[in-house]
Amino acid sequence: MNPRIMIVEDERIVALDLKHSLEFLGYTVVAVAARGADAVLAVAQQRPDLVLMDINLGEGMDGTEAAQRIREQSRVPVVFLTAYAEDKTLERAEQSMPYGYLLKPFELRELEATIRMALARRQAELEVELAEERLRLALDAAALGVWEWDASSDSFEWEGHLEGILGGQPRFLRGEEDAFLNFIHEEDREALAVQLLSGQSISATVRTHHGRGHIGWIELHAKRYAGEHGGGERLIGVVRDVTERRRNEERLRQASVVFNTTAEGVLITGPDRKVVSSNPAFCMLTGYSVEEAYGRDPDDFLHARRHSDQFYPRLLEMRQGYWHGEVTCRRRDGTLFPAWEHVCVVRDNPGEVVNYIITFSDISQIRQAEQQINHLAYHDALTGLGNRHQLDDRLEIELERARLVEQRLGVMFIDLDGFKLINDTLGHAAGDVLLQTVAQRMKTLLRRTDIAIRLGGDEFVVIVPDAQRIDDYAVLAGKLLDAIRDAIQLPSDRVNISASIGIAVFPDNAKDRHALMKAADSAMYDAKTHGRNRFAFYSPDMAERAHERMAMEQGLMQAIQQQALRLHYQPVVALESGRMIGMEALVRWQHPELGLVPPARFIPVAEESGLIEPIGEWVLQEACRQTRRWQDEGYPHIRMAVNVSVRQMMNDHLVERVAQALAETGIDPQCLELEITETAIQSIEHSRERLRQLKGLGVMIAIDDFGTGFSSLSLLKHLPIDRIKIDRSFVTGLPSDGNDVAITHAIVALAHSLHLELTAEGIESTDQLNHLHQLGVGEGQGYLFRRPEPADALTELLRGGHRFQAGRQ
Ligand SMILES: Nc1nc2c(ncn2[C@@H]2O[C@@H]3COP(=O)(O)O[C@H]4[C@@H](O)[C@H](n5cnc6c(=O)[nH]c(N)nc65)O[C@@H]4COP(=O)(O)O[C@H]3[C@H]2O)c(=O)[nH]1
Repeated sequence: MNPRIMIVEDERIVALDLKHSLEFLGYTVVAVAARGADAVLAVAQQRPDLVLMDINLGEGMDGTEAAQRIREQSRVPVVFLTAYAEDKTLERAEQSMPYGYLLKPFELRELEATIRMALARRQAELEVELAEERLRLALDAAALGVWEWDASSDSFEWEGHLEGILGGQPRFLRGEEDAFLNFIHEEDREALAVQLLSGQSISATVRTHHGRGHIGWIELHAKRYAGEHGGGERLIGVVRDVTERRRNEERLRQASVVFNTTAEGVLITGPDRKVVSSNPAFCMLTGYSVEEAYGRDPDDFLHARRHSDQFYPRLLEMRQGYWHGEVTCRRRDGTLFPAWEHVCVVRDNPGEVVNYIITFSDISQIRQAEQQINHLAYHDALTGLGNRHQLDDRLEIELERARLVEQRLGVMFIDLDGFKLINDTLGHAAGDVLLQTVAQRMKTLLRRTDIAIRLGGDEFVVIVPDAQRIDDYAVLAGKLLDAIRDAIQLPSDRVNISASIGIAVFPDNAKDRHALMKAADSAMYDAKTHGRNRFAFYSPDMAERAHERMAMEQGLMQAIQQQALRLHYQPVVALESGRMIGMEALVRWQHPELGLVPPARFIPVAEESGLIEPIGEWVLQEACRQTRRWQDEGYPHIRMAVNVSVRQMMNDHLVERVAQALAETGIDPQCLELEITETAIQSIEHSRERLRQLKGLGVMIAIDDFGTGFSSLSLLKHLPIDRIKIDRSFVTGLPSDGNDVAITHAIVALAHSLHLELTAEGIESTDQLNHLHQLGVGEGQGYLFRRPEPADALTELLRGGHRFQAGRQ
């Protein structure tokens, strides 16, 4: 194609002539403009290969300015045609960097030569521009920048894909390589500066300040070139922003550390779910080596149960692309363990599945801890039996079952007799051993379906489902009583304890859990009040009795307030002479309707409710006052025995109260004898100290009901005791019952060896009197001599100088 030329000439004739000449030379004239502005516009539209421009265009923009504009806009080469060549015009022309300058008039050959040279030059330029463009695009595609440092001028120049690193900086920094080095991270700057000045080629990866406080990475490669034509040494090379690559490498490094050091087992499978990689934790958790796991489907060797067929299709449909849950895994040795597993899908860019990542941790310990917590929540820590929570849950479940299958369900409420005392006296450690022993014995008697519960303290419950007959409950209760009653070896003592058991049966006695428990509780109470060491079935009148008990408690409270308590006295007789040497004060309740109520009916209620404390205090004071009256009447040696209950013994104010009663009445302390039951006196920690303080007041101490408690006799010798009272139950059998005789003999022998006084209780016959006297028992009381009576009646006896029957040898 012919080169396309545009003419800019304000003289029409000249322009036409030029057009003809050009066409004659074989060029195509694409436009003729007369004014500078028109020329600029026409070049933009026509895109000629060359412009022939007259410098002097008359009005408006002159040729040099138009050429300047054209150069800036489109880089179309311009050749000036002018009749002038003075310096001023030439200078102006020079500024627009024309491709030629023809002085009019010119020959056709001159015109052609100038045009051809200009076109050839432009062609050469275009090729350079193209090469540069190609290089620029290539650098861009490779994310590379080019940089050059000229040592002689100390100038730094860069271009290319460096916006991310050096963006905002001038592309050319002269005499300031520091300006470049300032982009380099402080820690790498020094080393790079040394390399720059070393005269060697450079190959380095350094950190940069990547803008907004971010750290970036660049990779620099440069070669040193000796200066040509006397120029200085230059360093030319490429620079690449490798921040993203370094970050990826870092992430990979971190991921690799995580993979190798995490405690979680990690398996990476291909899309076919065959293992391609496994980590050390996986090997440790399962016992498989990396090689053994390789190429296998985890469902075939790791999972105790395969994931279902729908598992993976569903996983792929899930938006979040992962699943987690509990699975059971199998170790290489076949053992199983619970694991918490994550399965995660990895997809490539188009979204194809490339991997599955399975991570799991062994949660056996968590499961064990859960079980332990569960066990603790439902079991009594001391005995290992179920606790109250278990009772609530299981009883409800068992009741539901019993309703469904229309069977009976028994609940036994078991309470140990006198446990509190053992606990208080022998210490909690001994109490714990006792409870554990009882629990153990219960367990061995129960069937697998029975449920044993410790409610707390010394209370136990046994749920007995599906008994064939009501009698079965009685048989079991009897066995439990026997087992509990067997002597129990505690760390320091051997003790006997009994239990009271209440039995309530569904549906006979109650229909729901609460009513059933209440009924069993009432039955237990009934067993307890009927003498302990026994069981009782619930009967509706028990509820009535419980009500009565409450009424009695209320009444007793009023009795104390309204001073309806009375004291009767039973004489204590010297068996040798029949002389009355003392009295035992015994309380009675003058009831408005019931008449004189004996202590056996209200003392247990008073003990239980705590009312025994004000009652005991009143008895003590009244007994001391009566002693004082008798002393004032001339019987100064009458000894007064007063019963002290367990609760009083426990009370820290007891010693103070006794001292007060003595002080108020002014009686000789030796005339007051405190009777403390054998079980109460065993309280080593408290009682020994308390007895010592009481003895310090000068009063006498007697052990009441001796032989009926759990005590170990050896303890007695460490206690400040003056007297043993042989319990009525042993005296009753004298002299015929061999057992009672043996026990009485033993007690007498013990008392003698410990130098203790002896009083026998409940002497009703002469035979008993004589037997005891012969044994060496010094004193006695009993119906044989006199029943307990009001003070007045005894005053009469005293006045009469009465002597009772004496014992015969
Ligand atoms: N069968 C029979 N019984 C005889 C005979 N001789 C005496 N007794 C009875 O035996 C009990 C002796 O009192 P205890 O063993 O201390 O037994 C007392 C004592 O443990 C308690 N008690 C009585 N008064 C008090 C008191 O003021 N405080 C405390 N804490 N308990 C008291 O109540 C229990 C019963 O007292 P009581 O009914 O007065 O019964 C008295 C007495 O009447 C006899 O020959 N044959």
